[in-house]
Amino acid sequence: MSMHNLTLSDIARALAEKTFSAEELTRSLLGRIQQLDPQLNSFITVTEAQALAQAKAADARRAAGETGALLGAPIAHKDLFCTQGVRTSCASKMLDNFIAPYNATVVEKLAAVGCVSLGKLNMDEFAMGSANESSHYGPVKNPWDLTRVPGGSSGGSAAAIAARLIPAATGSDTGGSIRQPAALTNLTGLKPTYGRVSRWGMIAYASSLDQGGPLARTAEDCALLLGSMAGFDPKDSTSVDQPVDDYLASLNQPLSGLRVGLPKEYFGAGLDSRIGAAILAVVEELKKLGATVKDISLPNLQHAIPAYYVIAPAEASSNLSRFDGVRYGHRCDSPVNLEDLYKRSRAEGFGAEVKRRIMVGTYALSAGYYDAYYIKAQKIRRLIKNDFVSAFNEVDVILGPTTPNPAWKLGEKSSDPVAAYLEDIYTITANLAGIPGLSMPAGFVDGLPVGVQLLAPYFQEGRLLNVAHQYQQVTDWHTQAPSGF
Ligand SMILES: NC(=O)C[C@H](N)C(=O)O
Repeated sequence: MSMHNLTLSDIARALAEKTFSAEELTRSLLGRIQQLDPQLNSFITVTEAQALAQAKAADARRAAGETGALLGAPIAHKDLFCTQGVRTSCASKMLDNFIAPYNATVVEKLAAVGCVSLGKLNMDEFAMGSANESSHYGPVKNPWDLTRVPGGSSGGSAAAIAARLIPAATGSDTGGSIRQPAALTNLTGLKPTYGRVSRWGMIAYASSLDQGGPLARTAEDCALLLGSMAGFDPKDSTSVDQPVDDYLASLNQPLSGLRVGLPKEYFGAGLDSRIGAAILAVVEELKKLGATVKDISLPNLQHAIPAYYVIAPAEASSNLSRFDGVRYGHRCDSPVNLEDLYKRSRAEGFGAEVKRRIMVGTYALSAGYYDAYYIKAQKIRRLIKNDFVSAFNEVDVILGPTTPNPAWKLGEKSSDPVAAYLEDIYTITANLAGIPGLSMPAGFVDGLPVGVQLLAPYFQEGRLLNVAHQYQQVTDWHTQAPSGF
């Protein structure tokens, strides 16, 4: 099997057995990126020299007797993780000239275990979007059909892995940004419990919802990566001081007796019936593995999108106020006074979707509207959390579709933002409640990937990875590659 088709776990074995070196692997993938990425636009920045230096260092560490599974493993980072000395743009003109002076904790942790970063991945501007069309650097194409979107906002991460340019990557998920692109490109992606992975150095969008996590082709690879990304970080006051589970160790537990909940609201109007059928086929497979199935209800699902699209823009309007043309970021030419500097720098630096959300958020937080919108949305958030808490009294995992539709055509929803927001219907509740969620491949509809989502109680990432891994032992959807890549 050629190097680019190997999973992270295969690579770990091959590096340990000295089948090839980290440097050989890095050179081969850099060549593939150069050759194939012009079709996809998944990378914003390729850090060739740095990658080769990291690969050589990993080879030297291995030669000196070190054995870590990720020593020499190639990855890339979504371009909202700060990388010291390397542009960190958040796919915005605003930060096109921003060279981060430090590494995000996630970047630091993965570098410490020997991961080789090949560069920075395209995304929706400031992570706002579900199609990766709002990037200042242009849209990302879906390797399964180059006329379609890869999902967003971690669309570059998803496209690069699906096209076998890299075996795994980091992403972030505020309302579905890891799980939805994973679903649309046939990958496995995990949004951890809020607070499981440090947000330090991850450029903030909506701070009470944002969470970093892994995207890869298999649950096993997500387990490998999450094990090194997760953990308490004193630099992030929302990171939780709780030991990190051994995710690899939990993969092989049998599923006998696992109680799977199917929320009736996840199978209602708006769901493509072919996706619904694929999801029910997953349920049958899990039953064969010993799971029992129970119908459940998450009655407040219908309120999730309105609540999210108040809370997320409100937090964004506050977080993005720092980009003013003074402290860092884009600055307009020849300002006549300070107000002109702020206005034009922000008007020129932000794209349309980001401006829309800043305006929505500022409105929602303004005097007189705060109680009507923001407080009400927070109350809905609590109800959604309570729905999950009571559901998890009866079941171990909740299962449903990740998205209501497969990947849509580039441009199809760009003039109708609400149509794109509706694609997040099944994913955003996990962010509002803070629980972990995973999407994995569940088949195809007209040649386009379908994702199944699994949700679990707080800090049960190991359970999600266990269920996904067991499913991937008896199915081969996750091994399918798009033609041409
Ligand atoms: N950032 C995310 O998780 C994506 C979500 N579609 C949003 O635009 O907010």
